[in-house]
Amino acid sequence: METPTNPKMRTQGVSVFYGDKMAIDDVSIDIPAEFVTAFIGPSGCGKSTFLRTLNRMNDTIPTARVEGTIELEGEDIYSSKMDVVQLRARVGMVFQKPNPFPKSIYDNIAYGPSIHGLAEGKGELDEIVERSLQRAGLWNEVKDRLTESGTALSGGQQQRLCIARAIAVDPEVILMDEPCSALDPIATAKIEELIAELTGKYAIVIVTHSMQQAARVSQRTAFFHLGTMVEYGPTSEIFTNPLEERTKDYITGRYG
Ligand SMILES: Nc1ncnc2c1ncn2[C@@H]1O[C@H](COP(=O)(O)OP(=O)(O)OP(=O)(O)O)[C@@H](O)[C@H]1O
Repeated sequence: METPTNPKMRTQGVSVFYGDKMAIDDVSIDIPAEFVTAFIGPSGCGKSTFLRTLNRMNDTIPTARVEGTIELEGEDIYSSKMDVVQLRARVGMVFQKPNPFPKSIYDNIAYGPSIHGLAEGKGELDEIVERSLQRAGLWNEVKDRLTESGTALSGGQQQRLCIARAIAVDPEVILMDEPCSALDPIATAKIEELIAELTGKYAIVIVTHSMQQAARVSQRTAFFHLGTMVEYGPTSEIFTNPLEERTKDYITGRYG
């Protein structure tokens, strides 16, 4: 397997437990800066659990415990010196169900840059809001209704708003946990186009149930099964020429 030219994140020997139950067993992976990495595998194999370790979202689950090391640009993200609020700005997250704040479209985007002190004044904040919405492919649809509630948008628009919100704080990595699972095919296609446009600008990691989606949007794929990462490599190779029998069985639809 070709090694990534520029690993943005690196995990070594990562295991995750919920109480006594092991959900992820000894996963080591380099997340390249320049690509989209897809995590695939049958339901319950631990994809979301592992994704959440990458910005310490598991910290919010009282029974969850993470072992091993996870680095962002060489910095240990589980170190006591790491500011978790900063970390989650650097490693943003988009969830399965769009979750805009019950605030205006403008405020949904402006909130993060404001609390992180990224804008000097209203003018600069306006620019960040416009740029983020442009990047998320939503500006033309919302530019005349920025004061309306984010929750009044369609599901697909809400999800693009959530992506714009992540972009607004200038992240290095964007984690997406099944971002299209609540969307219809047209909204899904728009999100996939957006992921293609964002490729290379941010390291993107996407958990998806859809192998077609993984094949369409990613350049690297990791296949998970029963808490282990069975295989990781260029997406084209995982789908056409997997090394492991278990990967072959999954991609040919024998289980999952
Ligand atoms: N908050 C939690 N508390 C206890 N166990 C959990 C918790 N979240 C997940 N698990 C367990 O950890 C294992 C992995 O779950 P996880 O949701 O990470 O898998 P997944 O591959 O993302 O599944 P799916 O594709 O169905 O979302 C499962 O056995 C699940 O029941």
